[in-house]
Amino acid sequence: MGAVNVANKDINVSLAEKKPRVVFVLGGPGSGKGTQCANIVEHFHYTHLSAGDLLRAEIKSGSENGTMIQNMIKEGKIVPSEVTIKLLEKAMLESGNDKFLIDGFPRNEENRAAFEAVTKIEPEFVLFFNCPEEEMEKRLLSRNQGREDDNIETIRKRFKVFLDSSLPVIEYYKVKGKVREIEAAKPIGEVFEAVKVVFTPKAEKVVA
Ligand SMILES: Nc1ncnc2c1ncn2[C@@H]1O[C@H](COP(=O)(O)OP(=O)(O)O)[C@@H](O)[C@H]1O
Ligand SMILES: Nc1ccn([C@@H]2O[C@H](COP(=O)(O)OP(=O)(O)O)[C@@H](O)[C@H]2O)c(=O)n1
Ligand SMILES: [Mg+2]
Repeated sequence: MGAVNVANKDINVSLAEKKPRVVFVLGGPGSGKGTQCANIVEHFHYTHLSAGDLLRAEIKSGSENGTMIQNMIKEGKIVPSEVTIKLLEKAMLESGNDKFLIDGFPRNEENRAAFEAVTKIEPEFVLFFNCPEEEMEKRLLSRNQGREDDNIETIRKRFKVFLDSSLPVIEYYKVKGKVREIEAAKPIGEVFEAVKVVFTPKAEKVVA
């Protein structure tokens, strides 16, 4: 029945052969990753894969991992890489596209190293939405998507996980010259103007 039921080994081989282009989209909770990814999809024809959305869909599907995932999300903790990577791989294969925005992943060193080891994919670059906590907190508290983790107690835990575990991943890619940093505490349209510059090929940026 298609990619969903094939063995992981086959999924890995198949992905490695396809050599998809990947951009990691990172930033604190509420920095605007999902919002900007929707704009990028429209203009640049990437497929958007949000690790958080895939994990929430997995809970809804009644999977055997559902309760574990739900508990981790409620606590703002990072789900073991094995689970998240499997979901990302399936979604990549099923999409049929060859370029992806992977949003909210890798969120820690374990995520990063495991994805690289399993898929052999290196990101083209990392889009990093830099936003002050105060602004992110305000946005999360008015997001109104009925998410169990958008309450002040879990938000504080997520901010701590971001600082302790996710920022070091961004630092890792900074050293490699792969981070494209965007000031995210501006209106959505202004943030997207800066994003567009990152995605527009260099030759097209030159003004005659
Ligand atoms: N630049 C912005 N200015 C104000 N609000 C924003 C901006 N970008 C996103 N939002 C709002 O903030 C909330 C969080 O945005 P979202 O894209 O879900 O962030 P993330 O995926 O990084 O958590 C949403 O309600 C969204 O509509
Ligand atoms: N790579 C990831 C991404 C998300 N998650 C979990 O999913 C939650 C929500 O992630 P998300 O990316 O949807 O959250 P936002 O940053 O968009 O607000 C995180 O706080 C983690 O508990 C994870 O465990 N591993
Ligand atoms: Mg999001």
